[in-house]
Amino acid sequence: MSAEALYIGIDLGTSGARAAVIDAAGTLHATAKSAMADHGGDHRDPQIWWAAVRSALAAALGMVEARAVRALAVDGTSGTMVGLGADGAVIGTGLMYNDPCPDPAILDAIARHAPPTSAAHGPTSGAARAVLLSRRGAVRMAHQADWIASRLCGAWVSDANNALKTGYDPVAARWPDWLAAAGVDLRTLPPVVEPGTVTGRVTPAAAAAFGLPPDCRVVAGTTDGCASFLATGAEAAGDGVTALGTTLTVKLLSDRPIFAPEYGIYSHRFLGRWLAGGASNSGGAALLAHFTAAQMADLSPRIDPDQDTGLDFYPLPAPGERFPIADPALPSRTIPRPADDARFLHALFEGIAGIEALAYRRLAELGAPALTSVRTVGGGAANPVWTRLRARRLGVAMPAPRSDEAAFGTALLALRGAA
Ligand SMILES: Nc1ncnc2c1ncn2[C@@H]1O[C@H](COP(=O)(O)OP(=O)(O)O)[C@@H](O)[C@H]1O
Ligand SMILES: O=C(CO)[C@H](O)[C@H](O)COP(=O)(O)O
Repeated sequence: MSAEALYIGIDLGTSGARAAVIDAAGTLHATAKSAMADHGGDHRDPQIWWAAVRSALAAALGMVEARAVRALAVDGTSGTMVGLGADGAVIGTGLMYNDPCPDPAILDAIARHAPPTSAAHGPTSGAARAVLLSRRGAVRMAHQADWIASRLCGAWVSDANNALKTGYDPVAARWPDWLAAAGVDLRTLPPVVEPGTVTGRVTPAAAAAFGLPPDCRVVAGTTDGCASFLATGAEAAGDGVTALGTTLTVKLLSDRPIFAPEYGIYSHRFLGRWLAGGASNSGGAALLAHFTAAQMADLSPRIDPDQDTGLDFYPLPAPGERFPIADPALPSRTIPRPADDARFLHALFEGIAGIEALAYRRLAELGAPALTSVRTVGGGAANPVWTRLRARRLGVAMPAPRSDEAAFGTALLALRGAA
């Protein structure tokens, strides 16, 4: 009897790689992770990304029947890029998703030529990274997920989600002409397909290294943010997902795209629909500026989430906000600080809940479907007091996510692609 078919998702996050193995019913069979710090630690070095992926993938495959794997897909941090030479070898280190462009002239050119709705605007523009990589001598560039997938299947191809912040137009489904006018050499940009499209099969070398079957398919992946959304099980227009990690990100499944750079809002084309949303600088880092995780756990039971403090905070880890208010100078507002620490934490939770509610409101004002549910992932999701407080403000159902692992979402993408 042949072994049950399996599908693998590989997630490359900020600090390391994870792999998740599922079957055709979406049941999880194995997960494994590997920290970049265990491989030398330079999170900009693509060889470190690959070492972390290799180790997580090998560990996950060690727990299952590797020869039963039918397909795999990769997600990566959105906007992280690497330059490649004529021989396909990596040139230098990667440019990370949050590395600001050091040359204002590049950003000016993008600002002049990109349509106002493009996701390529701003100091961390992916299009600016493409120009910087060309200056380093790159003749091709790859997003982080594309490059990892290319290690496994040899193809140079990207997906519409990873390409979005580099300037890809997901509505027209092409690299737009304005990129050339802004200084990007279009020949250096990879071909782009929809996430979930089969892009090839594993190379003989990858099959041998990991014990995969030679006909194992490689499926175009996505960004870590979109993968996290898919993992939660949210699937209807109006379903929202909030990630309460270091930052606060909000995504809403929509039947139409919403682009509003003036509020930091962009939309990913995703499985025939749109994932509209953005990322706020508020979130866990703004909490850690005042309390440790242990202190938050100790203080939270003293907070009554059904009462309001009457304080109006906008907690940020440093001045500057991206979404739902885009203002690079927006100051953090956490005064007057109550003498009681539990009351202070209560007001911080309320402030972040207010930003989250404003984020969903903005999306609705701009034409997104009405919010019907919010699933939550990230470190803050485990705090029941905060969840209750948020539920009062959001006023919608807050179902538990099916999974909060981006790798699981990417495994679902591999499954869809192979079906
Ligand atoms: N008890 C708690 N209540 C609320 N938030 C918490 C608690 N413990 C930790 N956090 C927050 O969780 C965040 C980490 O979440 P995580 O999803 O691991 O972040 P990352 O974005 O780095 O993956 C921290 O920034 C911290 O503020
Ligand atoms: O900050 C990030 C790094 O973990 C994420 O990549 C980003 O917030 C998600 O972006 P996208 O909405 O394009 O998936």
